[in-house]
Amino acid sequence: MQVIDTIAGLRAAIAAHRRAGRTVGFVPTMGYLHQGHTTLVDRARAETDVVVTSIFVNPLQFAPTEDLARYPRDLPRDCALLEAHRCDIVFAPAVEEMYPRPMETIVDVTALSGLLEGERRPGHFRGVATVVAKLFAIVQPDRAYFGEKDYQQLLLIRRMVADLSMPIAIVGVPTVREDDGLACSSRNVFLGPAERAVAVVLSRSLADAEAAVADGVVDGRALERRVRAFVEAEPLAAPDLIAVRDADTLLAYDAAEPPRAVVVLLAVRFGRTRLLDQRVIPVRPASEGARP
Ligand SMILES: Nc1ncnc2c1ncn2[C@@H]1O[C@H](COP(=O)(O)OP(=O)(O)OP(=O)(O)O)[C@@H](O)[C@H]1O
Ligand SMILES: CC(C)(CO)[C@@H](O)C(=O)[O-]
Ligand code: BAL
Repeated sequence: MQVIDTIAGLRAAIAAHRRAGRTVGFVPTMGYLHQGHTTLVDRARAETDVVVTSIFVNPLQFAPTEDLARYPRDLPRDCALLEAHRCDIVFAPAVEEMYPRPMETIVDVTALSGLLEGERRPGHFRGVATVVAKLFAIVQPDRAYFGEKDYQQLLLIRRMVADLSMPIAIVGVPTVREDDGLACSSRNVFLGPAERAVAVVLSRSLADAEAAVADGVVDGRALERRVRAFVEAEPLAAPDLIAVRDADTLLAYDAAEPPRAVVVLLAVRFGRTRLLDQRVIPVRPASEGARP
């Protein structure tokens, strides 16, 4: 496995593989890797000839008040894990290599950037779209792998690639979870023991929403109220975002004409740690009726 920290070095390494006719799979990350990330790498390993993983904590996507300085980092540990998962190339540039001067060129997926998580983290998705577009220009992968856990991010990247005609297949990978159902996240390391014990409320509230949909509840506001009550029953959980939307557009929908599937999106604070989770729930056509 090669570990490369310059754009020129990475381009040279990938060019050699391209000349040999190999396909390239790309997994962008911010490091401090866990089983969610390695599942993306395994998928890329299975589907492409050369696997490139980037590790870059992108300052552009953090607001000044957010946890950039505190974001966990451990490159040697990440490299050992990636080697074990047969990654071929790790790209771990310094901030100065990626942004040698202030960026004048910004990618903004306008409507999707401003909704939901984008409303709560102003500028966040502009930072994500800009760095991912830059990484795509550097790596030029055939396929790129993203987790469904960051659901709005996944839709935004799909839209960016479609709008800008980037010849890259975007692969969404289901959320990988700990044994109790908590979604794997680099930020889980910040949870104290009591917070860690109760964080399972996220996945349980999603299971409860799924059961409600199966029982015929499709109204987005009713589902939101139900999920909120479930989460708020846990005193250590402070919801920041609870939304039930059309899974394809992220827009609110009319319960009389429900979409093909809804998505429940959660961002919940446990102390200083803000965790995301989500679930896409298919909606049965109204003609099938509710369960007796
Ligand atoms: N539990 C998971 N299952 C599947 N994919 C995941 C999971 N967690 C993160 N990913 C994906 O890994 C990629 C890199 O994510 P990132 O490095 O931000 O990790 P993270 O654990 O989401 O960190 P944090 O949640 O603390 O921001 C993204 O595409 C993300 O959706
Ligand atoms: C896609 C990404 C690597 C861009 O910095 C980041 O937002 C992430 O880790 O999800
Ligand atoms: N996984 C999303 C990256 C962030 O929280 O900035």
